[in-house]
Amino acid sequence: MANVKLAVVYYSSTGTNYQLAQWAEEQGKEAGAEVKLVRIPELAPMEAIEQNPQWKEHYLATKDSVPEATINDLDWADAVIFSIPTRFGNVPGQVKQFMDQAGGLWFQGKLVNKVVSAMTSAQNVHGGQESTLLNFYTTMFHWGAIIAAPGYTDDAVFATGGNPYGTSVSVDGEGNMKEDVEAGVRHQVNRTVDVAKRFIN
Ligand SMILES: Cc1cc2nc3c(=O)[nH]c(=O)nc-3n(C[C@H](O)[C@H](O)[C@H](O)COP(=O)(O)O)c2cc1C
Repeated sequence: MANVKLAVVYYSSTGTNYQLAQWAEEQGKEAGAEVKLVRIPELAPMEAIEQNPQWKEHYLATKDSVPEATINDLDWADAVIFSIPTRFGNVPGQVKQFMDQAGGLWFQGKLVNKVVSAMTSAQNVHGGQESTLLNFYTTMFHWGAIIAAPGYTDDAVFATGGNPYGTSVSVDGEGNMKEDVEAGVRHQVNRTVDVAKRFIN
């Protein structure tokens, strides 16, 4: 039986989604997948990044150490876990720009049956976690992807706040996560890999 190829594709300004993505990478390996962790490229100018010390610190810490995502990663993967922060209830521009590069793959039907699942964060508990995931998943419907949302398939989902669309977390002003969502991330990854196995063999 071939191993599931899992891409963990994230964007993060201040580190939250990087942490979620790192847990996902670790769990993907644990679940027996071949895993790539890749970072959606930053598009903001340095003047903007420098306005926020946490953003600057995180940008400098990851810009050379985490490989940049390309659409080849989407082509390569059987399954993709995305982790993206909310921007006014929607996906960050950096993420939209990345996804919009996938038109060629989409046109060739290469995104059909990708098993996908997404995670998010916001500053407020009701700050747009659910709408961000739903807005993001619209693109997945157009791909013909299989969305392996967590639903309420494990107690870990309740512990994260019960978002059935994907693990979500709120962060305080210092960038600390307010809920303990690690188990929820791990469950979401296990479920995504498990669903993907049914499509590749
Ligand atoms: C332009 C912008 C818009 C944002 N909009 C919201 C929002 O509507 N609601 C909210 O709770 N947080 C909002 N946030 C906070 C981010 O979602 C939060 O900083 C992010 O989830 C942290 O993830 P990261 O550390 O991976 O960057 C916004 C942040 C920015 C920069």
